[in-house]
Amino acid sequence: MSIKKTYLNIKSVIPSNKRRKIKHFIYKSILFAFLDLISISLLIPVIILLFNPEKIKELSFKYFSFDLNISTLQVQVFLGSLILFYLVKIILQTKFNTSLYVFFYYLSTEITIESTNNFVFQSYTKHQHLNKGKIIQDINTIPEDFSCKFLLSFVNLITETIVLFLILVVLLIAYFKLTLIAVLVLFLLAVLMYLNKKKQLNLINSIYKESQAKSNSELLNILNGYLEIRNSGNYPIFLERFKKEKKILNEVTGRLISFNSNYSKYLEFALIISLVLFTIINFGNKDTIILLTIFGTSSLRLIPSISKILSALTLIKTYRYSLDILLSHEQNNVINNLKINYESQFKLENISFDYDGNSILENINLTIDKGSFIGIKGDSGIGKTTLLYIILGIIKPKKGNCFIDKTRIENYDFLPFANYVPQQPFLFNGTIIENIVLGQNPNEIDYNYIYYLCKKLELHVIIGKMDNEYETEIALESSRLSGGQKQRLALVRALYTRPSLLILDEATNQQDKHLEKVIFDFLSEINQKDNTTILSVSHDDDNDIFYKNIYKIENRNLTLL
Ligand SMILES: Nc1ncnc2c1ncn2[C@@H]1O[C@H](COP(=O)(O)OP(=O)(O)OP(=O)(O)O)[C@@H](O)[C@H]1O
Repeated sequence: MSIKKTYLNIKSVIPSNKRRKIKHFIYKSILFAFLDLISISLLIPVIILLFNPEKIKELSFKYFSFDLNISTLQVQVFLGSLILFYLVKIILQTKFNTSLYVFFYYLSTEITIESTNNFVFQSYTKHQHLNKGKIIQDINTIPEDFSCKFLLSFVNLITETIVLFLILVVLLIAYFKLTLIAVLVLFLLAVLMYLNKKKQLNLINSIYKESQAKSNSELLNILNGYLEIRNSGNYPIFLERFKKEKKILNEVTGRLISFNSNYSKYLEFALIISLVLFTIINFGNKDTIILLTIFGTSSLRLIPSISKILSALTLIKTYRYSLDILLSHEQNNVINNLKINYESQFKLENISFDYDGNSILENINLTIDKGSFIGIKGDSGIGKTTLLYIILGIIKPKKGNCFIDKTRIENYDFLPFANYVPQQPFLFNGTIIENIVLGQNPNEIDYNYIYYLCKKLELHVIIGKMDNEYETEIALESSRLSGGQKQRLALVRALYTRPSLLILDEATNQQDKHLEKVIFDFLSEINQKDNTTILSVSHDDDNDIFYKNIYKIENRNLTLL
């Protein structure tokens, strides 16, 4: 891929409001590089002064044509200023460094948020096909790898190359032949090092691309399938699979870290070679002390610079995959919030739907009048949930139209006046109250209504017996609540929003007969008292007496019974 294309690709995945800041960091890094150069050049007279004070006089006369008479006081003032200069430089540089790293980690948070949005707002059918391990990698790992490793390495590469270039230009002007030899030795060694590692870096890049998602998936299998795996006695097999992926990942990470620390060893070697060559070429020259001082102090900055360039190249090559993955993400930023109320009728007209050509529903017509209580029945796998998802806007019909109070609606992502209880409701990590109010501002929580709903659904006493009552933490996949209790809590959650349209997908299938009747009595009550429209899906006949209309899905059609 060309440099221009790579630049444009990188630009496209950085949020536009952050691009300018990155340029500022590059400019500031270059500025600090100049400060480094000045600080190095200030060291040269100090070292010469240390070894041969007479030399300073000689040089000032030779190059600036004046007789320098250095007093002890002058030396002390100069050394004091030098320390002060270094102190200021170090304070500024450390502050800058901190802001640089904080910024790139902050940028990774921004990209993580963008990736989360893309994931949440993508089409439901695509979402169903995604591998959770890969999603965790894409959201949690990729943005950090991209921002803090790949992109930051680019910034380091640019600034360090400029530093290197500046030092070399100065050295070439002063000592052309010697610098040229040093450059050739260093360059040759650097290229050899890089070529030697190139193949391995490509391998690490591809392992990172695949293995992180795989190890996440294996871990999720263990966590989510904990009961099944333990009871089957097959835990060692799953653990071995997880270990295998984790081992591959950790091994290559170890290699990668060793590359970077090994570079300094190679550079040490290059330095020795250069020193030997200098001595050979410059043997007997009385200015050797100046020469060594200049090259010695330059290498104080030169060696870290080359080392940083090499490790930047390594990281760019290794974490290149993060750019590729971010580029492959679809942008799904907007959720289509339908701003419409439901006054009298919700209507589906000639709706058809298929999953990848496999027809599920054909020419479905359904009118949901405000205040109705509708039952939808049908065998398992016939398309009941699919129909509910079409009504909710979660999936788009392939054919047909939806109307609310005679207004045609299309491409909506959710119905603001509806709430839905799925077959397997999800409980979040958090307290019982948090699970009911889902992020509502604590000052606005209507506790009385929550207590009322929980009493009606026979949860209040159960919650009252818990350690912290409504503030009790119920962890993810909590076993503190039975399946039926979880379902009733999910019903409270949906009812708490006082929806005009309540959609239930076999929402009582884990209740006993008594509780199922309690729930349906209460649903009938709110249907009549609050005019709440209720649409309930089930495949048994137990609650038929509560429905005002019953429909059945059969042979891809919907018929009124
Ligand atoms: N993402 C998908 N891709 C392909 N086929 C799917 C997808 N989701 C569901 N299906 C298929 O569509 C059919 C209808 O599924 P749906 O979940 O709507 O059935 P259901 O009537 O609600 O079943 P149940 O009563 O068992 O919950 C099923 O045969 C199912 O296998």
